Amino acid sequence: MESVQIKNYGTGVTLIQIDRKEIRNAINEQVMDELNQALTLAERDASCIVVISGSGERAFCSGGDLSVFQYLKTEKQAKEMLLKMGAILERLAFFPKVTVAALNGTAVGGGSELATACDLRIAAPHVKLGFVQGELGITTGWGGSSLLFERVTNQIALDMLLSARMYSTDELYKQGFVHKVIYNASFLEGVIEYLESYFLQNKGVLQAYKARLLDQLDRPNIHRNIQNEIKDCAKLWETDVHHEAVRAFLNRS
Ligand SMILES: CC[C@@H](C(=O)O)C(=O)SCCNC(=O)CCNC(=O)[C@H](O)C(C)(C)COP(=O)(O)OP(=O)(O)OC[C@H]1O[C@@H](n2cnc3c(N)ncnc32)[C@H](O)[C@@H]1OP(=O)(O)O
Repeated sequence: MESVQIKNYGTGVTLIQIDRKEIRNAINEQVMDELNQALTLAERDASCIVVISGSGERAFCSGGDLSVFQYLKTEKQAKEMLLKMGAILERLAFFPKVTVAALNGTAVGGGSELATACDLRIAAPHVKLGFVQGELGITTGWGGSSLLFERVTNQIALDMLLSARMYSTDELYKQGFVHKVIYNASFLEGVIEYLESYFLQNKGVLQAYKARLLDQLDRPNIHRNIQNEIKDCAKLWETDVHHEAVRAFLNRS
């Protein structure tokens, strides 16, 4: 794989890391395919926890790769791309193993959606995270808002989505979106060390508690919500407001 790296930490953790530092770990079609492949490998290996992260210290993930997605002009073109990543986020949200987003840096747009799809979110102190899609004239379109309503209270979710602003680690922790802040010099080492208390337990314990978490989720309902979200986002995608906002980002100096 070229844009996604996989690393195993003993039999405890499989780390899946988006590796496009120079473009802040933005997601293009290749990353989508490789994330899917990585999840298949992680599902079959001996690990009991899957950690999703980005490479470097600056960004977890900057969402969809606007340098390529700017060429998706119509609702139909956008919907195809959104459905592809929406299926990956839904897969992650219902993954049989415990999933953790290790927020090593900034997460925006689809990057925040990716973090939301995981069961737990662990962050470095300098993280900023925002559902900035509103600034681009669109909504979340990968399932992120449907899943956000499952993760925090409706009021907090709505505030995060409507404000489209960036939140600090402190705020995210207070809101319960982030569950743990790691202050170690090596963030990832700190994350793995923290997760030791989980994976040193009998594997069956982790599997059973993850199954109880999944018992709480109404999958058909969440699936329907994600499809509605994709439909709405695809409609907004083809508007001039959206195309103009993307152009402005790509042409900023
Ligand atoms: C498509 C799905 C949709 C969804 O469903 O949610 C989305 O995800 S929409 C996309 C939302 N994402 C954005 O709007 C990201 C915009 N990026 C930023 O705001 C900033 O880049 C950052 C993520 C806050 C990082 O800031 P900083 O560390 O200061 O780096 P730069 O801004 O200088 O970026 C470095 C380099 O990377 C390019 N870049 C960053 N993000 C993207 C992106 N999402 N797509 C394409 N390219 C991106 C940026 O243009 C710079 O390139 P160069 O100028 O050529 O170095």
